[in-house]
Amino acid sequence: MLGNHLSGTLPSDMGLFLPNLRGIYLEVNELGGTIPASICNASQLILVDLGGNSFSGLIPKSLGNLRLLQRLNLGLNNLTIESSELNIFSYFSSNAYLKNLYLSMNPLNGVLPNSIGNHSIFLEELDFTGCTIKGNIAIDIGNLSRLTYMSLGGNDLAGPIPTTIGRLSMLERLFLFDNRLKGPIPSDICYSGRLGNLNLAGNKLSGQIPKCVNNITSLRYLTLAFNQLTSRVPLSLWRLTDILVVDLSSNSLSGSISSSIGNMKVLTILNLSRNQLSGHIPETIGGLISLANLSLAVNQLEGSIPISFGGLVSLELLDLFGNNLSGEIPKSLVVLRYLKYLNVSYNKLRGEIPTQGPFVNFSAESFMSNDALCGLIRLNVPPCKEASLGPRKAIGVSILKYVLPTLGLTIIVVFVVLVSGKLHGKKNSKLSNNKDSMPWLTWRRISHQQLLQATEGFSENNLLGEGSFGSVYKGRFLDGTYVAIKVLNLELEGAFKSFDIECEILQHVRHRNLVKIISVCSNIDFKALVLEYMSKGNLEMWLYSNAHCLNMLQRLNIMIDVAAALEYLHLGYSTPIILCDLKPSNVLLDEDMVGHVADFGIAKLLSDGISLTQTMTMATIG
Ligand SMILES: Nc1ncnc2c1ncn2[C@@H]1O[C@H](COP(=O)(O)OP(=O)(O)OP(=O)(O)O)[C@@H](O)[C@H]1O
Repeated sequence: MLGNHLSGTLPSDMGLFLPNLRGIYLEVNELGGTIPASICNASQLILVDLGGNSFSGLIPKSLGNLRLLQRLNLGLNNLTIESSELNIFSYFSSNAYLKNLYLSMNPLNGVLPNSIGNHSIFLEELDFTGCTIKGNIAIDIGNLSRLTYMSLGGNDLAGPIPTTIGRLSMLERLFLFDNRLKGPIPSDICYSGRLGNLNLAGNKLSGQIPKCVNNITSLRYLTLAFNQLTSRVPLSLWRLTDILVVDLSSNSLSGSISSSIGNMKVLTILNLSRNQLSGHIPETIGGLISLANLSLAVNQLEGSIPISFGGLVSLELLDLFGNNLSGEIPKSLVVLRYLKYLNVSYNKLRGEIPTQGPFVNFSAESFMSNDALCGLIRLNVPPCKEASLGPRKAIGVSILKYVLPTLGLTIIVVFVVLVSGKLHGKKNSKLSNNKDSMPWLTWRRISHQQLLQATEGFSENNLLGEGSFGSVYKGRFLDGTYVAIKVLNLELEGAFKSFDIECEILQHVRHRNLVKIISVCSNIDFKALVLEYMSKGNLEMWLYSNAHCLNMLQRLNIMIDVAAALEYLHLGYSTPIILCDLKPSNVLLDEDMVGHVADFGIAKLLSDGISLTQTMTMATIG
């Protein structure tokens, strides 16, 4: 009965009359109350799956009596263990055959025992993500020789990663992210010959990346971000020719990027941002045809942006912000048809900003604070001098400048804009049907299960507010990102339409004063928008609640933010967007009190002066 809407509690005598029961599958329902201790009377149980519910209270110790139990999933509930029983494994020491133990996202408040390896030697999968576990990872962990998956991420573990981890020769996925682990990454990890996914991000790990890392030829995902790693990136790392994702961001790594990077032919994400990398960006990066995200931001890279970047045919995000890059932005980038995000701000670039291909959609934010970039006025750079335009263009510009009077020129420009606007409007019954400009290709994939996890099962504690078509919850993903999740109440008339409109508009618009969409989760009976989280709440609260106060400058800035957003919606896009519901509760404020306009559920897209999208709505028209 997995994945239904079953609610209520489990009968307290549940296990008494089911002597032959071998499996309980009740994962992802709305069940609550305590887990009845009588469950242990169903002594033939091999599998107990109660994850993703709202069970609370103590995990019954009697579960340890289920001697045949192989899989126990209690993840994503609100369960604890007895405060006298800090050792979480003591609960399961008699479950001799236990292979899969999932307790993630329960406030267990326990510790990992020193004798961890004496327990459960059959364990294959262990998930204690986000269980508020303290203590050190004991060296005995190396005895769990059958482990293929271990996640202790999002806990409060301290101390070093024991070298015995290298004895886990079957290990395929190791997640120790978001703890307080310190010391070096033990080179013994290179003996884990099956390791495919290693995530140690968000700790205090220091020293260097083990040189033997290239021995782990099975490695596909390597995430070491947000640590204190120093010294050069070992050359051996670039020899991992089958790796898909490398995230070493926010460390103190130095040295240059080896040209051997060109061997990583299947790499899709490379994030080396916020380190101290220097030297030139190797031309060989241009051969990485699967690369979708490349971030080298906030380093000390110099030289020019390689022309070979034009070969990064899958690139969606290119972040070179905050380096010492000089020379011109290569024209070769105009062929990158999937490029949706570009940031070359805070470098020493000069010359003309290309105007073709993806550059049509980039705004001034992509090019701020460089030495001498020039181009279109909307990019906040001076127009290019004729010399930099090449001889033919220069002649053309001269003719326009001297032959046509300014007024005539203006008329022509306005005419061209109007005609192209009309053509665009006719071609697109909605904002755009062009598959090549689908930003949702870059949206993070988020499942219903992840949303449940992020919001602790859409708990009331995380409710941010309620609107006309549903509720908005605060969520925190396992990587620490906060989001706002707008869950539509599909029973309300107009909710489907509101969802479609909001999706349609948010997926196309991009402006610093509009709330950004991160993803959508859409099934037949569940629809949610995952939005950037605005930590300072809505403007209505700031204006009318006694507990909040805005000074004049803040008020002025927020007014400018809202005006900039409206200007963009009305004029900045080929199809004007009329918000229809502008009110203080729809102006959200981020951590820096920057205003972001939200709620497009009843917005209208205008084309040829005709409203294409209209909704019956209960929300305020404003
Ligand atoms: N991205 C976000 N970050 C933080 N809080 C948010 C976010 N989105 C919405 N909220 C909060 O949730 C509340 C409800 O938002 P929602 O857009 O559903 O409805 P509303 O705009 O308040 O009402 P209506 O739908 O009637 O216009 C907002 O007022 C705001 O306080």
